[in-house]
Amino acid sequence: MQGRFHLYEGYSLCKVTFPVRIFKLLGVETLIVTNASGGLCPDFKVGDIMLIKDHINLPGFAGQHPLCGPNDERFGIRFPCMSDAYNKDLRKLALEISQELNYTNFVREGVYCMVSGPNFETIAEARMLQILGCDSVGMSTVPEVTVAKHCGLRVFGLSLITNKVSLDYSREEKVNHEEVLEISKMRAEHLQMMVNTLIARAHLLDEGINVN
Ligand SMILES: O=P(O)(O)O[C@H]1O[C@H](CO)[C@@H](O)[C@H]1O
Ligand code: HPA
Repeated sequence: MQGRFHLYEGYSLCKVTFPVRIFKLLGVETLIVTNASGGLCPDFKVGDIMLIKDHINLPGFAGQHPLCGPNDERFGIRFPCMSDAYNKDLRKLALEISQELNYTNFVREGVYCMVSGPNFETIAEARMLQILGCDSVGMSTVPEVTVAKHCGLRVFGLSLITNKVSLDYSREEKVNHEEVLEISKMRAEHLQMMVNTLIARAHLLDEGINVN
């Protein structure tokens, strides 16, 4: 996909995730998601690439969930398991690839949290998310991943840390979308290289071939 639909743009989560079901019907087996997010983990730097290990579906907690409503059994079961949302083998492979590409000083792993946006977080909200165990925060991705898991797709995700989230009332810097776009451009080639290499190698996992 070139870009995506967001909840904050006014689309329902059913519409936001519709492309994922189209992928499923087209025979797609693996969904690779990328996004931009704000870093909450104190160890993260702007420009880091975070392999998404897990997520927190904050809108889902409040009933904004793409699978609410009658379950469409053609795609998946009523109560899908999400404890293995981000495929372990693909994450391991991505870590190996980041070592080979010499990217280790800016590749991390962490938990992504979705908020609805469109405003960036208040300091109290950011502190709460950090206490909840979130390493980064953004306004997308989780609905698509949830629907992908529901219909049995394998998922891999990368989140680019485009800014540090303000956690301190004395911090002068203000988060803004221009910074998000600028950092995304700066890291675009690295991200492309990681995704291209992963795609080239991922089929070896399916064939049970040792990729080392
Ligand atoms: O669409 P993604 O990559 O998640 O981008 C993130 O960056 C935008 C805010 O700057 C929001 O859309 C947020 O979700
Ligand atoms: N907060 C929420 N969404 C974001 C951020 C952020 O700091 N940066 C990029 N997307």
